Amino acid sequence: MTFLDMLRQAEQTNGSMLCVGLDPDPARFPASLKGDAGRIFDFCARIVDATADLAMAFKPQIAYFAAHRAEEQLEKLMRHMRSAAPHVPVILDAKRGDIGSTAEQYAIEAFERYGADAVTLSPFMGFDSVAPYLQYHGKGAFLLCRTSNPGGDDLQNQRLSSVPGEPLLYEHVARLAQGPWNLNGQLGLVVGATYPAEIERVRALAPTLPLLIPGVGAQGGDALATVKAGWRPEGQIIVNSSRAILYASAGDDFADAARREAIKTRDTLRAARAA
Ligand SMILES: O=C(O)c1cc(=O)[nH]c(=O)n1[C@@H]1O[C@H](COP(=O)(O)O)[C@@H](O)[C@H]1O
Repeated sequence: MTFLDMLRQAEQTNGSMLCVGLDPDPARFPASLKGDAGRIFDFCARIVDATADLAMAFKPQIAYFAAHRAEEQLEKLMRHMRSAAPHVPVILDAKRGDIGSTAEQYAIEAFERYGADAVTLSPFMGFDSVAPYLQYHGKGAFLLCRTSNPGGDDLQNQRLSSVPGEPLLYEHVARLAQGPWNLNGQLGLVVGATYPAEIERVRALAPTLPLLIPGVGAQGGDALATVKAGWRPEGQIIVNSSRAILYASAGDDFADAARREAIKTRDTLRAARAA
């Protein structure tokens, strides 16, 4: 089954557009685990188990594992997600982007070492930095397009006077991803929930691509505006929330609290689609 098939199936099975982001920070763990990087797997597995029937995708952020020498725990977590939530695709948030030969190694890391279904990439180095990931037919690759952070303006909102029609850089990325770069239909785009007007613009330029949309929850993005701007019957959205779910409670009830927060976010997204 391809990544896109998995996304569709998870959306239907769980009735959800919510991506549960796994950004484990031991300093924010509940008292019984606090500060212990050896418990990253335990913490994340509890979150996965509590939200497996609520998520359209899981998105582990690789830096939160690598920073704590916890790559083996990430491997174990990937296996756990496969067995506890086999119907939920996993997007490895790695934001890679490098020359082709190095990108080949990163692609091996994402798809063979970790067994991810999709990966996040920076398109900044051009098509040959993306191409190695497309060799893995059926896997997904989300290109950063209009990111959720304020500094995204610095480059992404610059006008490209050399390109006919003079698009902004993020608009150009959206066109490339919907068109010439999408050789095997594997590409999606990352657009921040903090910029609904830009989500709408990206959706107009890329009507059928899946959009990974982080920024609801801790970053304050507007879930209703996000769904209105991005969701279309032929264009899926995967709306990520990480810290608001992971740290919904600082106590030992953290998994129950994460479940309650995930239900709340899932339902808000659902209601926005129906509105
Ligand atoms: O690619 C991403 O996932 C991403 C892109 C973006 O524009 N903004 C953004 O916040 N992210 C990631 O999405 C997650 C957001 O986390 P919360 O703000 O805690 O919900 C983090 O893992 C970020 O690295």
